[in-house]
Amino acid sequence: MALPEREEIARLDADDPLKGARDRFDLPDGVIYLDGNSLGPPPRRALERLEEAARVEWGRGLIKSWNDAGWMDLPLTTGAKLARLIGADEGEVVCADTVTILIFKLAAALIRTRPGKAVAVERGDFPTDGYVLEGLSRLAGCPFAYVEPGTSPADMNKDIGVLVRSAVHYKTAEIADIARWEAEAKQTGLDIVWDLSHATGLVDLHLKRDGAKYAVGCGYKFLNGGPGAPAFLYCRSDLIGDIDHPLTGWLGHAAPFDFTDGYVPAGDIRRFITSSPSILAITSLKAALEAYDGLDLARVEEKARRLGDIFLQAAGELGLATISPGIGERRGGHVCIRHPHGYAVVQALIARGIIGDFRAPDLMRFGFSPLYLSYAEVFDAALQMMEVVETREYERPEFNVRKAVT
Ligand SMILES: Cc1ncc(COP(=O)(O)O)c(C=O)c1O
Ligand SMILES: Nc1c(O)cccc1C(=O)C[C@H](N)C(=O)O
Repeated sequence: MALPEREEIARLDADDPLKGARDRFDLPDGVIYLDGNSLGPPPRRALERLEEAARVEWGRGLIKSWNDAGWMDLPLTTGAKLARLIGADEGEVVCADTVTILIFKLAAALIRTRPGKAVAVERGDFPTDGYVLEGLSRLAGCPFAYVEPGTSPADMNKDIGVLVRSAVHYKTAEIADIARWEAEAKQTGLDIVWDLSHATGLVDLHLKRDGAKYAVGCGYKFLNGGPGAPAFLYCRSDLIGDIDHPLTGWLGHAAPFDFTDGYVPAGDIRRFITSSPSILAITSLKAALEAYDGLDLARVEEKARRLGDIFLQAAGELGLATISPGIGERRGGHVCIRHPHGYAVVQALIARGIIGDFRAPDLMRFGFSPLYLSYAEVFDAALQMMEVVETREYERPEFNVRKAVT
């Protein structure tokens, strides 16, 4: 399918219900940012709140701010804002730690109730999910297994007790059918921990409606919480009381300021908290979430798909293959396009101000956050990708020097 005409692109921008959201971001001039699926740019509100929280709450309020500035409840109030974006209720989401650590907490608690069963991930899923389960397996003495891609719970080895799976795959951008997987998992007695890292803030998620019990997600990608922003955890309300995770720290205690010996878990979602919340980092994430205020996630997902379609049309004109769902198909917020010199093509584009990333061995990955990207920008970026490929600009030596972070 050929690229649209410029008039069609202008019409899409004129009719875009999300176009006002761009003003909520502080983006550099001369950049078309196609990597918000890895590190979102700063929302203006996050920068304001960081300054205020540091200078006023910390600088003037000092320790009083734990009470007066709502610091103690920040993991929960931020969780409540996240709940709307994933289709959960207030009290089911808490902000803490990192994705990897939260996977450990949930998987360790769940596998403990299933002696002899294995913890598993899909082969080729984001590596940290498997790495942390391997570590858990060594510690807890439970088996660790890989599941072949696409194997649904009905066809899965019945010795698997806990599966961690991405809701949007970090390479292909395929969206998992959460409702179908949970329905099958219910039949087979499998617990699924959804990794929402590439899904939250982009896909129109309805965790409760779809029967999801447990999930974790990342704060620094489409949610724009800042580099290394804290992660979040979802646990369905009726299951919270059964969770006995091993990272029991004082702020998950039912009464931390009683300072008693002996751990008693909080009765609510607070039991997932281990330590002092990283206040400045969570403040940034909570403020960043305001960029989503009033936005319909169904519109967000739809625009991302249309933006991705433009890149896939350009790839089609270049004769390049994609591993992502095709034009018009439902997918996450990025597309991956194959090119034998993909690393160098991405570097050449970065030199032109078009920032995407590269995933080994040959994948050019471009992410499309619908909150701050216009159709015209993505169209221009697609034309520039075509020029870089067609003129072989990527062959220049400076674009073939590998950097540590790709
Ligand atoms: C699917 C997925 N899970 C987990 C992570 C890592 O999360 P963290 O660095 O918070 O442990 C990432 C990206 O870094 C990811 O893409
Ligand atoms: N978290 C990252 C980092 O600290 C440095 C570079 C990249 C990242 C990422 O988030 C990678 C990302 N999860 C991915 O999907 O590839």
